[in-house]
Amino acid sequence: MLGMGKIAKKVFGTPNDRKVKATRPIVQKINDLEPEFEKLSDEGLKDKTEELAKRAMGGESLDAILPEAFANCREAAKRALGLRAFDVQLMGGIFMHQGNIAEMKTGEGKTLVATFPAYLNALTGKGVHIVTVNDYLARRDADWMSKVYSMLGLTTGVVYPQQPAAEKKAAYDSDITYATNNELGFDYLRDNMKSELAEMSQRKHNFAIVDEVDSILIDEARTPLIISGPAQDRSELYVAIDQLIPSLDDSHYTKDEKQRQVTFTDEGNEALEGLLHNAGILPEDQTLYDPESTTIVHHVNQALRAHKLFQKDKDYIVRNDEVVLIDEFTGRMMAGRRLSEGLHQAIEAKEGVKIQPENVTLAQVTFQNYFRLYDKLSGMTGTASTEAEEFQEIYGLGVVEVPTNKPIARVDDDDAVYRTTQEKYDAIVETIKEAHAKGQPILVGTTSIEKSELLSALLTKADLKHNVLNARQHEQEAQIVADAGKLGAITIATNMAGRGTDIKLGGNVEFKIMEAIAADPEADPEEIRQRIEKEHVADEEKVKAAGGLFVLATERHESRRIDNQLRGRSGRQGDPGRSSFFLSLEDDLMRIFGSERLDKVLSSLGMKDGEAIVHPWVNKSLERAQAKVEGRNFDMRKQVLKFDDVMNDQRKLVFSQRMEIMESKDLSEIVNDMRSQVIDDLVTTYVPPKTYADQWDGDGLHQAVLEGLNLDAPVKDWIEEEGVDDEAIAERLEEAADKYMASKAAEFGPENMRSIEKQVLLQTIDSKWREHLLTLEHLRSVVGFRGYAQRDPLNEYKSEAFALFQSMLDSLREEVTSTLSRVRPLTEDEQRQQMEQLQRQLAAQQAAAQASQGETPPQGDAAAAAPTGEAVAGLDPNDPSSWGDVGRNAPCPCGSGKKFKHCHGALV
Ligand SMILES: Nc1ncnc2c1ncn2[C@@H]1O[C@H](COP(=O)(O)OP(=O)(O)OP(=O)(O)O)[C@@H](O)[C@H]1O
Repeated sequence: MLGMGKIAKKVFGTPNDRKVKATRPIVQKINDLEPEFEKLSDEGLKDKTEELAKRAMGGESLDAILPEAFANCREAAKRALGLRAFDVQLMGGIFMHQGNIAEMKTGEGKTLVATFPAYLNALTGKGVHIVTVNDYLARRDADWMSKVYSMLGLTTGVVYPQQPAAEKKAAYDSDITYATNNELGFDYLRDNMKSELAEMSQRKHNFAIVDEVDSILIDEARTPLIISGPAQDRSELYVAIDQLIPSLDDSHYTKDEKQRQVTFTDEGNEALEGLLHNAGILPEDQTLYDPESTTIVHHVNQALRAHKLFQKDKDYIVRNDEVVLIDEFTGRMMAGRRLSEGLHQAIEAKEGVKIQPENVTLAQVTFQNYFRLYDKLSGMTGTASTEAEEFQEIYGLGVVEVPTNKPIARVDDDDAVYRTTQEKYDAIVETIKEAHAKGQPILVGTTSIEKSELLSALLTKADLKHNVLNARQHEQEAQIVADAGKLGAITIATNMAGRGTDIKLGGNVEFKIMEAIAADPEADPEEIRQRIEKEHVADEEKVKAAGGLFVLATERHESRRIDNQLRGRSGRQGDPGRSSFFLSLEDDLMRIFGSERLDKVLSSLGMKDGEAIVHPWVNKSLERAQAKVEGRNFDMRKQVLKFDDVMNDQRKLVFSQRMEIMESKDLSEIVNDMRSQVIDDLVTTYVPPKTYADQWDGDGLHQAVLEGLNLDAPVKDWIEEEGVDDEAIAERLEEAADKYMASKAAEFGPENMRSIEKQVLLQTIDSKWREHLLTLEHLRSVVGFRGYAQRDPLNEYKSEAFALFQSMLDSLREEVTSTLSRVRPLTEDEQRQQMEQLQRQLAAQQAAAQASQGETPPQGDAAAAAPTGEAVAGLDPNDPSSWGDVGRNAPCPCGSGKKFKHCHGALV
């Protein structure tokens, strides 16, 4: 019987149906234009672009231009690639232009779909970014689709890591730019560390089309992109704080072994405050609860953890003046691995060994916040609808399921649940054997590299030839995955491996042709092509007869979306296919959810060894469990985002101010304003209220003026003359300071002075912002502890972060003012010294560059961090002690392909 909901859907259609229906008339219009555009010459297509661009820039809406633009693009793709876009592809393009995510199944031709909204939106001349998950795909898609764009008279660029600056800038200046999410994010951060406008590579963020949008905006959303570098030396602080901890007793803190947490009690906080005051670490007039105390509180917490949670010879050992961690499970030493956020340094201080410098964040942004910079965002993927709520809530992106070009013919089996892992694997090997015997190609999906390897060993034992892919080599893997549809092929792949590559039944005909030509260089390539194409059709038929691609999954993932991705690799463009999930009660997901009930059901059925339960009910209950986990993960991401938003608002402010400074030719007004604010602050702080005037000798202000403004003004005399009148004193101080600065400007020449002002402003902003980032990091860990005092950590974080930002701005003004008042031309001696130092640096850099030649260039954030001396190149993947300090988000040097923090750095 149909429920009310289902009946309503039948009668009125789903909201998705209605969206699809609404685009049909637009598609019809494009189809109607086809004969007219077919008649245009190649030159005519370019002329059309020019005409449309003129209209777009003249203010006509892109929606109005869409049908002609899409018709023009379709025609260009026909001529350049020999592909005529299907109606559903146009539909996907329309949805993306409207700022949605187009959910289109595998093999529906998303790469081509993207050209439509890209072309239309590039007509305004503001640039369009097409975002891919790896560099190989960025280049492949750009190579392929640039033929269409150039037929239309538009330029295409590709951005990649380590690209020469001029080339990168040209790529960003192109009409359409292909790039990975990583490189885009890093370029954005790097741009905001530049001191000249001309050195910046990106333009304003106009429109982005994100391919595999779910993996970028959901799976990777929580991982920030980080550019890091060495921090200033804080050894003294670590040692000073360390010495206080032994004076604390049990009443001063509580310890939770299970959570590995120690927290100060109220009593502890009080005692600590006294100790910190006595030791001169915390200024007398400052309490532990002042935002300015964040860094100290953070380090005190770390010192407490170092003493109370980390035991020598159990958690770590001391060897050669170093603290070496011990793996809690294996008991092995983990040389080279370091705990983060100053914890390792705190242990070093406790053990009295040399304190190694820590690495700190110089700039950071999450993908969530990077992609929210775009005026318009859109995406495409095979799997988005299970996360539709998140896309809407976080990014304002709707998800529209685009119908497939041909009906899906794949058969999705119900899950088979075995009692034990062993029984499951036995059944998998048996099933593979059967399918292989009839020539059916099989793609086996696993959740980890270890499991791939285990399965590979089992297949080898069973004498079954196969390929294994671990998402390490994008380019090679793309080729192997493309061949996973060959007759009788067996391919084991982790979720990530070869993504974005289409698996065609019978294999990839282009690869086959290339191979055949390479094997027989003498023969006529055209003949070879014709022969192989014919053979390929026969191969394809054989594979279809064998049932098409068989996707065999060995576990269910936490998220339904990842499972759907795997399933969706089979059954492209109406091909036959099959998907099947093999599970066991010992799988992670099953152990955590619902296995008890299942266990009962299984035993009540009186199952024999090796038997499985297969029932739609099992699928449903698993999907419910997955939905629960998805919801929990979403909540976690939302929470992280809320914290991140605070920093993001501040970053946007700082970056936009920075931008204004870079764009401006004359900053004298800004620095003058800063100076008068500093003077006002000084005067209000140091000129006392009238009632105390006679007790005051005026030294405070005098001192402040000397230090802050480097200006020897007769403040004391003025106070004698004027009395303690803030305004009058401030006015006289300002006059004197203006005169002093004017004489300085005359000394340098006004033009030089303007450029000095700019440099000082930018450098001071950068250094203050970096310090602030570090303080925010500390604040985040500190408010975690505050949670115990019944306060809401997020609110605490927000208000303190705001106060810290204010105080950063105050100290920025002071530093700019005082630095500028101190600048003076270099003496000849100093100039010579500076020159020599520069030469030495250059020589050292060259030597270092030679030493690392021949190494793989570092990737991602490791690349960004490389200039700061992080060990990346020249390390031994099998010897963690050679790794040095690895960035948390850098690829793990062991070569697993995972991020360091998810692999050897998991404890950190
Ligand atoms: N209109 C078309 N007519 C014929 N073939 C097409 C058309 N559009 C795309 N194709 C072909 O479909 C194949 C799949 O294209 P593409 O790799 O873009 O698919 P996809 O949707 O991105 O798949 P995946 O989910 O694997 O990324 C390509 O070989 C392409 O040449």
